[in-house]
Amino acid sequence: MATEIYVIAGFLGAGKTTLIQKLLRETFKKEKVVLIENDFGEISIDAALLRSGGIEVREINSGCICCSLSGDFVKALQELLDRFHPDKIVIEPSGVSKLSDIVKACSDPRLQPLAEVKGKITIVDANRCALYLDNFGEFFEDQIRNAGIILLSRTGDCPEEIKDVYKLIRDLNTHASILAKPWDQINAAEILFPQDHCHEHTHGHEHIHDHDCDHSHNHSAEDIFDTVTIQTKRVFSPEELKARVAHMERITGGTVLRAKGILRTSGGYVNLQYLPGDIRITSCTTRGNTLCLIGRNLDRQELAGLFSGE
Ligand SMILES: Nc1nc2c(ncn2[C@@H]2O[C@H](COP(=O)(O)OP(=O)(O)OP(=O)(O)O)[C@@H](O)[C@H]2O)c(=O)[nH]1
Repeated sequence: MATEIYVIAGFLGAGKTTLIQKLLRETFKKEKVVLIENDFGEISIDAALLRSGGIEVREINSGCICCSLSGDFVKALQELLDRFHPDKIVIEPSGVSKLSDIVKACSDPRLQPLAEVKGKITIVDANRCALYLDNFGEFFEDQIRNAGIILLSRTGDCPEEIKDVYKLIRDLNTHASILAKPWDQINAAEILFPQDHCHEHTHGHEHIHDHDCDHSHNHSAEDIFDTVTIQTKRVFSPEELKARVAHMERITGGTVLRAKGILRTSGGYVNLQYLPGDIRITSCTTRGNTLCLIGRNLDRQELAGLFSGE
């Protein structure tokens, strides 16, 4: 039987890793799964966190999956299939990838007898959908247009705006199932196989819209977004770390759109997750000393000074 490929797309911080953890817990727990992580930093924070759950994780950390590997992506997938014979391959592209590129690469005829794209799921942060469409439409629209299933996240933060978000999505994609239920009230199987769109899953790989992968988009992603990876020996108190992250919002050099890291504090290791206006610092068992940031016009030195300096 062909290995099923599930692509979990979504803009920065939408909830891709959170959904993958839910899929692994609830639906794929008895299956042999290989996860392909295409994180934006030099070091994949998501891979480190997911690997600690005992899953086989492959990392691709330099730019967009299909461009960084270009022709080799198919080869890499073939090797994975040969080596692990997985039941499922789950791909988490970086938040600034285009879903059409990933699906196109995965639908290469050479892979067809071995593997097949079964799910194209895009997570849309309901709270930030309009903002991201306005500012980063080139990437975000592609993720919405090419999805078979669209799952809203953070619906609890803006319940009265869900109708508007639904309309924004429908204007771009008339065929996808749109799921707006809170995630704790929905089983992962319902997300992968929504009742009303079984057909979509069977033939999900046929709906590829948009452009060819001509490598120009990879450069444009890198032109538009900066990534900064900071490795620090500093051991902050949790309060001080939070204060520095808050200060990050006020620095003069550019805008941080997403930050995440595993850092050591005086209270133990923590998982730091940041989106504008939303800082979360939780203790974690995975060790690390790295913070990855993505944004616009970032000043590396200023940021490194903030997290490494006194
Ligand atoms: N309130 C709320 N928080 C969420 C939801 N989904 C994810 N989060 C939180 O948002 C942060 C980012 O979630 P991730 O799952 O890492 O998002 P991602 O899409 O993998 O992020 P990238 O690193 O940009 O690829 C984490 O702190 C999550 O706990 C949601 O539905 N509601």
